[in-house]
Amino acid sequence: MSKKNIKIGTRGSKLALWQAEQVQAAISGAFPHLTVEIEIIKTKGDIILDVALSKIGDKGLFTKEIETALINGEIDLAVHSLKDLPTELPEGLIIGGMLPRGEVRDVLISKDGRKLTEMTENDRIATSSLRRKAQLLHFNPNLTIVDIRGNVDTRIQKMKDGHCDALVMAGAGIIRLGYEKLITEFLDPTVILPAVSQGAVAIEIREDDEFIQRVVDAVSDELTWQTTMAERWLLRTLEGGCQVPVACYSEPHGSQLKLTGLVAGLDGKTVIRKTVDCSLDEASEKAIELAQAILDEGGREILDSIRTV
Ligand SMILES: NCc1[nH]cc(CCC(=O)O)c1CC(=O)O
Repeated sequence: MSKKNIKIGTRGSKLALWQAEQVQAAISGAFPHLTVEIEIIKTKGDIILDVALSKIGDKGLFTKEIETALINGEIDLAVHSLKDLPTELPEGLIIGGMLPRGEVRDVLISKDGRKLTEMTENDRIATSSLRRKAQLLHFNPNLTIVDIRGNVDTRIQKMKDGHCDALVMAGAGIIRLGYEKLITEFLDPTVILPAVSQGAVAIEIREDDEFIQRVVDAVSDELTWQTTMAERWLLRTLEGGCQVPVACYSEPHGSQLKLTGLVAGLDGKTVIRKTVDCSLDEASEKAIELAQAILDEGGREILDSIRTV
């Protein structure tokens, strides 16, 4: 079946809209005869703004309502930050494709331009991510980490209002909103390993929609698919979500990949970090093995203790 109008579902945040517009432009460019519309859908994560993310503990906090609309046929594809998409999707939905990956690293934005090495115990560094918190504390146990919620603009405003002295956020989000100038420092993955599939934009579709699959194939990036899928296999093997300090980055070098995975204790004292080199086509298999090695070398113990809190 073919159609002339395609509806993209997305959250309404500036970042989500930017990402949906990228997909819209890519599809319109490849298929000029198609009309591509964007429909904004509110998710639970957009509504509950006063609770720490790690305390809500819901998988799919930013995706569920959009996925329901997709299943019901109200939209034809959904655009998400791949990072926010749980490794198990609802029955009938698949990731149809991905745009080329953007900036992978986390960044530091400090009020007065000081870098991470210059931060002291008197500075409050804000993040709501257990992954960032644990790695920051591992880097420097004297740091003071405070919680923060809200979209990128809200966080920057909160820092200006005195809530904190520095922010750690995904570089991709900052750059996409045009705030690159605010970045004090790109945090090297050897210091803060990024979240699984950070910087990638996913296009979710109905499994049986062959027409939309063909449309998405035309705009999807193969290297991004291979690298981020390997990272998602690691996450899935660890049974991690965004509520546990798990990180993974698969860095391409030609046809080779350097896969790094990490599990950290909440206080950052224990960090289990392992790396493996492999070829692109064995990435997912190696990512699963890497996750198993991390579990065996203390990762299981850490994750069990976090889950029973
Ligand atoms: N958790 C929220 C979220 N989901 C996707 C991004 C930015 C884009 C990306 O990381 O791919 C962010 C903001 C952040 O982590 O600072």
